[in-house]
Amino acid sequence: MLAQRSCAIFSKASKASTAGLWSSFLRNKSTVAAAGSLKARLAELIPLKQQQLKELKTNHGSKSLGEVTVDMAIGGMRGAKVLLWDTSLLDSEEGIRFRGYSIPEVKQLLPAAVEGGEPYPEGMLWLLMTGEVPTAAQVKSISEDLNSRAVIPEFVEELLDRCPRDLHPMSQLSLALNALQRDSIFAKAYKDGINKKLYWDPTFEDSMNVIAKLPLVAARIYQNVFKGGKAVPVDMSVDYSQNFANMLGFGENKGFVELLRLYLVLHTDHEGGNVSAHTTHLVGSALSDPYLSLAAGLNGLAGPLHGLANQEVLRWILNMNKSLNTNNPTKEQITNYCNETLASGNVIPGFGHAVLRKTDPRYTSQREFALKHLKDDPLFQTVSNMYEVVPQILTKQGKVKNPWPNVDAHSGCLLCHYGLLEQDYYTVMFGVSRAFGVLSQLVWDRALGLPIERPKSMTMDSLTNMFK
Ligand SMILES: CC(=O)SCCNC(=O)CCNC(=O)[C@H](O)C(C)(C)COP(=O)(O)OP(=O)(O)OC[C@H]1O[C@@H](n2cnc3c(N)ncnc32)[C@H](O)[C@@H]1OP(=O)(O)O
Ligand SMILES: O=C([O-])CC(=O)C(=O)O
Repeated sequence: MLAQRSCAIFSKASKASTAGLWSSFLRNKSTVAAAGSLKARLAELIPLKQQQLKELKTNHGSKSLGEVTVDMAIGGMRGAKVLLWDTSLLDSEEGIRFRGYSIPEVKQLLPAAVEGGEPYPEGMLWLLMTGEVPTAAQVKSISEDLNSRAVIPEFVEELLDRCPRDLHPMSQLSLALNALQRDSIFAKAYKDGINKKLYWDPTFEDSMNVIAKLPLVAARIYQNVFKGGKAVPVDMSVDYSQNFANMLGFGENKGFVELLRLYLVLHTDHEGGNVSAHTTHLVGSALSDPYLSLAAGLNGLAGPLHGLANQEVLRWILNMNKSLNTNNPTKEQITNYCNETLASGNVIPGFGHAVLRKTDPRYTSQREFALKHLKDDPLFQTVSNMYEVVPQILTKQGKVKNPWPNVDAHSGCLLCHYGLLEQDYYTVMFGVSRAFGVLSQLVWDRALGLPIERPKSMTMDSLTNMFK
């Protein structure tokens, strides 16, 4: 019935547009089946948000959000308020709020598989897309919808199977996304002349398809690179995280599945200015489809100052342990190793942040998970000891604006505990989660008709001359 309702909304919209394309799009059974209640809810919300944006422009369009300084132009635009991003907002002291909800609130409000356990990422997707807390039935409808979209074309499987094992898993993920783009509904609709008022619909379809296909792609990369290539198909009767865990080979381990749920929820979104979000948004603003936009964003996530830091943290800890020949270094040993890292001109991975000025609540949430499930794990003890010593060491340096740990300082030790030891893979899992946030916003970018992004750049000479 909801699917019918969404079709009705859509048919109405398509009358306004010219394209016979649209009726053929609607005739496509898989698309109609997929047009579940999430899409129907979005169709209801979009006119309201369009109106809000219109009023914002009319009433406040010419007001200033602050000064743009030369420091901002040189220093990575830190603090410049120049992006619209609705799915989450970051406070430098408090940390992230997803659609207004803090992490503890999200954990309390979103439906979970286990009583008192971790929320389903599907619920997070609903929240990010609509701003509303879903019911258990709505979460289930998302699991089913995603399962029904999950299959990947054979040529993409072959492409991944042919990748050399030493091609980084993040490069393989990006490659696969670019290849999956062959089936972009948005790209086809654009080619066929879709009315711009309808862009959000194929963007939504592509986004859901991408999110659905990511576990199969990601698991195939894991199995190929680290485990000899076993492929586990989607189980239509289970949720997204259970399926992903099954495909990775950890499905029997209920602790791992719960960790995966938490991991996928926490890494979804971190407002719009971080490299992966901003890149996805920027590339999408050229009307590149969700596959291309996300692939670009994930290429940014693969940088060691951004998402790759989670692999770097674990590598750093394991290198320290190896050089000290211990699994449980003392605080003094950790301090000395940190000082060596800094003296060699390297960063201590997992610490610092461009916006946060306190411990990342995503770190705290993972720490709470560790205290509940694995408090005696030696790696967790090292991570805890680092929490005690690294902030002081960084503060002593005098230049680090935030000495506290970020999300990446903790994730590796949790994954390791459950046997997912391959650090090079960690950012792929981050990428699967990040797709939820940046693609939800991309749907809204198109629904709100946001324009191509094109800030002004300056040369050093032009800046120097400006202030002569
Ligand atoms: C999911 C995420 O993306 S979370 C971030 C993951 N990245 C990491 O954990 C890598 C380690 N951390 C860092 O490199 C930085 O803190 C970043 C990239 C996260 C933020 O960078 P910035 O906003 O430029 O930080 P900040 O303004 O504090 O930098 C000032 C100086 O302190 C240094 N600094 C910042 N963090 C660290 C650190 N963890 N270790 C050593 N030095 C650091 C910077 O490199 C910079 O040095 P410079 O002036 O010689 O160039
Ligand atoms: O906000 C940032 O710049 C980096 C970050 O923590 C994220 O993207 O999750």
